[in-house]
Amino acid sequence: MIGRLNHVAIATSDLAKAAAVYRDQLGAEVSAPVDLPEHGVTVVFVALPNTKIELLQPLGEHSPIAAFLEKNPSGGMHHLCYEVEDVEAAAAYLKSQGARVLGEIKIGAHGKPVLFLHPKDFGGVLIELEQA
Ligand SMILES: CC[C@@H](C(=O)O)C(=O)SCCNC(=O)CCNC(=O)[C@H](O)C(C)(C)COP(=O)(O)OP(=O)(O)OC[C@H]1O[C@@H](n2cnc3c(N)ncnc32)[C@H](O)[C@@H]1OP(=O)(O)O
Ligand SMILES: [Co+2]
Repeated sequence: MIGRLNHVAIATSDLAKAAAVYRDQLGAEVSAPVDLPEHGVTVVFVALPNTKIELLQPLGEHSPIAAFLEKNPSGGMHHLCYEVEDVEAAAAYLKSQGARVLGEIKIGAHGKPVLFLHPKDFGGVLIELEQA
């Protein structure tokens, strides 16, 4: 069901510093920050030849990454995003298999439907599925 690795997301409490590391030390192409209030994050994209890195900083009082950063104050890898042909069909199938789909399907950072799967059902890794 899953296809390409769309992005690897890294949570940070200092987005400017994380973006500078990727731009100035690692020599990557780094976007300007974008606020996504419906996701509770501000995001910077790092373009790599074969995938993207998504740098995430909490936005607002109820950010879904706030608790993660409390437990990991230095930041760290937050989720992997795989592409699927049909997010709704993927959600229905995974629910039928007993996996926990978190919340509702939303429009993600790339303007396409996304959903999240509970890390405890996937080897301790939070998974995002994005419609290809
Ligand atoms: C930029 C837009 C969009 C895109 O298009 O790319 C995004 O990527 S938005 C990214 C942010 N949005 C989300 O993460 C939405 C889905 N996430 C959630 O619903 C929650 O973060 C969560 C996964 C349910 C975790 O909730 P939280 O409040 O942090 O903690 P819990 O206590 O409920 O956690 C339970 C359990 O899971 C462990 N955990 C939490 N986050 C992660 C993680 N990222 N990776 C691995 N494990 C994680 C947490 O430590 C708890 O474990 P125990 O301590 O063992 O109980
Ligand atoms: Co993401």
